[in-house]
Amino acid sequence: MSLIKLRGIQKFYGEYHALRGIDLDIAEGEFFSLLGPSGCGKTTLLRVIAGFEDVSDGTVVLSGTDMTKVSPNKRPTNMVFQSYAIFPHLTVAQNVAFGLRKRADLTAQARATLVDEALDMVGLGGYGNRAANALSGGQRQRVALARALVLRPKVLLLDEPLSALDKKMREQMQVELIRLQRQVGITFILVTHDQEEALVMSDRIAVMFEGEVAQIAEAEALYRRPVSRRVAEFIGVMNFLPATVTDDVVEVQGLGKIVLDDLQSTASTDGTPMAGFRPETATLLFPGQEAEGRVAEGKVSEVVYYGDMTYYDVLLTGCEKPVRISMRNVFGRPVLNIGAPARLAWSPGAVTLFR
Ligand SMILES: Nc1ncnc2c1ncn2[C@@H]1O[C@H](COP(=O)(O)OP(=O)(O)OP(=O)(O)O)[C@@H](O)[C@H]1O
Repeated sequence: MSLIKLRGIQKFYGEYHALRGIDLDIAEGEFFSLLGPSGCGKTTLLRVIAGFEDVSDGTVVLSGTDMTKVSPNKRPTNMVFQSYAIFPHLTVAQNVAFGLRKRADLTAQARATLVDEALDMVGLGGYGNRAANALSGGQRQRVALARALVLRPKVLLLDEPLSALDKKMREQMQVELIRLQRQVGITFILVTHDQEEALVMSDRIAVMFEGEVAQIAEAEALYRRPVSRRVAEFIGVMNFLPATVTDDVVEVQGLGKIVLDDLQSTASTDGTPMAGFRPETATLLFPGQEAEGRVAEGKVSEVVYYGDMTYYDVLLTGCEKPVRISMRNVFGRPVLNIGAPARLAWSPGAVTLFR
């Protein structure tokens, strides 16, 4: 049984149609992400699940009970916000205990135990007596998490919880959040506009555009088999080359003819047919290197060095726009420079036809 079942969710803000018929099932214990560009309705959908936002139409079923009209504090959900709204004048423990304010039934001892347990969960055991304003950004975010977890909600709703942290700290917290989620077994729903964050953390991801869900899939399926050009472009990098389909043959600009059946998959998009491939599915051949399979020729037009890997933009013969190839950097291997002739080894199986 789904823990969360959304059916036909519509949300209007006046004339503005923010959510346009969302159906979603989220299982117990799942780490689920809502991913999409700014303004696509992710936060609105999260607030609908939490009950902070009324729906214009549709139903919200939590644990088998229709909760569409139930107020937030009577739902089995708890929310962690983007701005980690902790109280700077209170201690860490007092901040976490704030999450228990509605539990008048608890003794002081029980309260203290729950707070300690929540702090242990987020790696802040022993920090209870510290002043909240003496913490780093990452530590504050953990306090906010502990405060949400102390009530042991069935569902934890996270609205861009890591967006205020620097890159290193964000990556560290991502790993910690995954571990924490596995440990406590609570269903997590994460809102993010960061595709890498969604890929790293989630069991499943819903990609949203303009109030609609475009695709729901596990990270790898989303990356390998995007249902549309828009999803493909939003998740990582994909090269697109104009294509012409005649019977069972596809003529791809720069790559040549491919038998339709050899393409990895086909996916829908509006407008003209395009062949797409990811930067890591093709290999730039170094001078003298033999290739297995098919080779396309062109010229290096840009080189972007990232330490462990390099992006090469290659203008294939007969093309107007370059394609991007990523190469893992191996110590001692020469680097191709801008303007150098380029040979590209590629495989039809890695090409997706969008039409
Ligand atoms: N209270 C409101 N009144 C009117 N319009 C709103 C309200 N809340 C949100 N919207 C509009 O609904 C759309 C979706 O907003 P929402 O916050 O859900 O987007 P989002 O995908 O979470 O974006 P972001 O990543 O920027 O937070 C936006 O165009 C926003 O301007």
